Amino acid sequence: MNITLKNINKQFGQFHALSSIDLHVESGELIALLGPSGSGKTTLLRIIAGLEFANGGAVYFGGEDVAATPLRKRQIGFVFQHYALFKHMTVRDNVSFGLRIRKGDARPSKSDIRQRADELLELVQLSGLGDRYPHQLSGGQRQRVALARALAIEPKVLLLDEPFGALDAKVRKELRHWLRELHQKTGVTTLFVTHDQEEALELADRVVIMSGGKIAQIGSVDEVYEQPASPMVFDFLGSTNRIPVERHGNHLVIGTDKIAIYEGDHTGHGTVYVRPGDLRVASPDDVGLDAIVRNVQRTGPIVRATVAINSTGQLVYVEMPHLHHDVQHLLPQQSLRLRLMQYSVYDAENTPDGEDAPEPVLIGRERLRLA
Ligand SMILES: Nc1ncnc2c1ncn2[C@@H]1O[C@H](COP(=O)(O)OP(=O)(O)OP(=O)(O)O)[C@@H](O)[C@H]1O
Repeated sequence: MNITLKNINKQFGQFHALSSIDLHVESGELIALLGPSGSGKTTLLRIIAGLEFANGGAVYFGGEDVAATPLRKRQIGFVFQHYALFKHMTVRDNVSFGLRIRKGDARPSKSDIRQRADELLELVQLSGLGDRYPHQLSGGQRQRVALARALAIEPKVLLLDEPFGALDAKVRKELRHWLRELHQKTGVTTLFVTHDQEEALELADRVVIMSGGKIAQIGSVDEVYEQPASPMVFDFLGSTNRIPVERHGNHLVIGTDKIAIYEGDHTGHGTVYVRPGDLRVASPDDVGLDAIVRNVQRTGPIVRATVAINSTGQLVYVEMPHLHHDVQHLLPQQSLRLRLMQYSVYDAENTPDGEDAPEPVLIGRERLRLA
């Protein structure tokens, strides 16, 4: 079932929790709503579910306005971060709850209900645990039961609000892979809320990045990562170096040093946004950023270094795979020139942090081909 949101607005008193939200989710898509705390993710999910009403706009399921459709008729499966299972019911009874409370002809027979619950337990890889009680399961297993329970009613839409938020990092990672596979098997249109960018990028077909009650960007994982629509999105998707520069013709300059050549001929202040992993050691005749290595950290497969720009002293973070041939240059006190392999340039020297401050304008974006 596809979902369309048109111009959704939501106010709590004077506070605009959501402003002009437009979104179309294709049938069978897995969408992540990603954004900082308070950006409106949960409110949007609750409006789609029918647990909350918008002050304006419309929600369509399969092209039909659902304003008048009560919650129980929307056929939605939910899983929340702390969606407690019924403690006094076995796992199997928890899973089949939604079927057992159906009335009259809509309720399957007892044996069908049991069979369906056991099939779902198999699907979430918990076969054989149907007779246990929730307190006899791990946190990860409980969330899988919650998912099985949500799927029992054969939902047309699955809404997950930080489903793995309360679990430790390793279990989260395992459940992520598992959820992706589960989605491939069931094909249910799914929206999940997370503030964990890695989770969103790893799981979703498309990512909706929210900020201050608005959609900052919608795109495939590659699009939002490679072409962030704004500095906010840039910052939100991983750490970023912001380096103040001057723009002279098609050169980016710090003091008298040319650090990069880009397509454009603007003049003025600017800020280069470059991710730590998009810096490489340049050869002496390349244009680049002259710096000295301050410290180096090896953390498994990644080598992280902090370097100081020669002309300004600004600290810049660099990351490389540990087997990369450039890693040999990352030694404390080593002078080097760094090549900006991929970066964006914005017009303002400093990014204003105030909510109503204008967003800096993108001037250019470069991606150098690896030799
Ligand atoms: N019932 C309510 N009454 C008043 N304000 C509310 C209510 N529900 C949410 N808000 C406010 O609306 C904003 C958006 O909240 P929401 O829970 O949607 O954010 P979120 O992006 O899901 O955040 P988090 O990641 O922290 O869960 C917040 O500033 C919140 O304080």
